[in-house]
Amino acid sequence: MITIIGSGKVGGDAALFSALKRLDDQILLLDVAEGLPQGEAMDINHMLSEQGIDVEVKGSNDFADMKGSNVVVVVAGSGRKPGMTRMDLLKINASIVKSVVENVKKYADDSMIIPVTNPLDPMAYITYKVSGFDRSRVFGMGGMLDLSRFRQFIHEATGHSRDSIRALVIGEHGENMLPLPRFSSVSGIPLSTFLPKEKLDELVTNTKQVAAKVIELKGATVHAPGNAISAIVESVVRDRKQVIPVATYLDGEYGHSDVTIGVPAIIGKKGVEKIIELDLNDEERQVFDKAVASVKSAISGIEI
Ligand SMILES: NC(=O)c1ccc[n+]([C@@H]2O[C@H](COP(=O)([O-])OP(=O)(O)OC[C@H]3O[C@@H](n4cnc5c(N)ncnc54)[C@H](O)[C@@H]3O)[C@@H](O)[C@H]2O)c1
Repeated sequence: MITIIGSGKVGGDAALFSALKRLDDQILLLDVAEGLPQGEAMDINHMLSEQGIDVEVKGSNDFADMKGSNVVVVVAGSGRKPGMTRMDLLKINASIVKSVVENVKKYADDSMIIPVTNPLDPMAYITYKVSGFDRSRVFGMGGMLDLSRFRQFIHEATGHSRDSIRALVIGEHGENMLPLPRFSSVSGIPLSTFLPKEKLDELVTNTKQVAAKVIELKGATVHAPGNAISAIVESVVRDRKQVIPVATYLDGEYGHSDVTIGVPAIIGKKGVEKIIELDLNDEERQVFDKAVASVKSAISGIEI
C-alpha cells in the first residue's frame, strides 16, 4: 500500500498520478481535515472507474490505517504564499512533520518515507532523525521537480522533444538549487553543443525562479510536484533503479556530514541504493557548499 499523508493539492495529485500509473492496488490518503481525504478518494475512484483501473483509493483521518504501507509520502503542511520563501515555512511545518513522522514510526515502521513538505531539505532531516530509519529509507522529493522544470526550459530553448532531454538539478530545493548543464543532455549530447553559455546561464536562473512565478500566477504548484512524487514512488515499487536527485542524509559524501540535501541517487526497492558522487567543478562546488550551509543553518534552528 502507498500512503500519502496530506491530501491537499499536491497529495491529491500524487494519489491521482500514482493510481493512473497503477503503482499499487491500494492507495491511502490521510489528512487531519475531516472529509477532505474521503472526498478526494471518491473523486479519484470515480475517474478510475471510467478508466477501468482497479486501484482502490481510500481516504481516512485515522493514522492507524497506514499499517502495512511500504511507501509513505509526507506532504502535510502549509504551502508557500506569494512572496514567501520556502524557509518562511520552516517553523510552521517542522512541528507538523515531526508529529506525522511519529505516526509513521508507530504504524509503518518498515516503510520508506518520501518527505515533500517544504522547506524540503530541513524536513527530510527531521524525517530522518525522528523516524530513526536507516538513511536509505528516507529520501525527499525536490530535485525531481526542479529537473522537470529545467527540462522544460531546455525543450523550449532547443525545440527538441522532451523525451530526448535529460537534466539534473541537485543541492537545496530552494534558493541555492544547483541546475547542472554539464550533466544534462539532448540524447546524450552535452547541452553546450546546442546552446551558448549565456543561454545556459539564463535557463539555470529561470529554473531557480519559475516556482515562484507559478505560485504568483495560480497560488500553488500542483501537477508537476504530484507527478514528480509518483515518479520516485515508481522507481521504488518497480525497482527501476533510476538515478534521481533526492534529498537524503549525507555521511561524508560530497565532503559533508549530518545534513540532508539533494544529490543523485539510485532509487530502487531498497530505497536509496547508492548515492552518486559527481565530480563538481569549482563553480558548481561553491553553490553546492552554499546550499549545504543554508540547510545546516535552517536545521540548527529546529528542535528535534
Ligand atoms: N518538495 C516539493 O517539491 C514541493 C512541491 C510543491 C509543494 N510542496 C510542499 O508540499 C506541502 C503541501 O502543499 P499543498 O499545496 O498540497 O498544500 P495544501 O494546503 O493544499 O495541503 C496540505 C494538507 O496538509 C494537511 N495537514 C496539515 N497538518 C497535517 C497533519 N498534522 N497531518 C496530516 N495532514 C495535515 C492539511 O489539512 C492540508 O490538507 C507544502 O509544504 C508545500 O510547500 C513541496
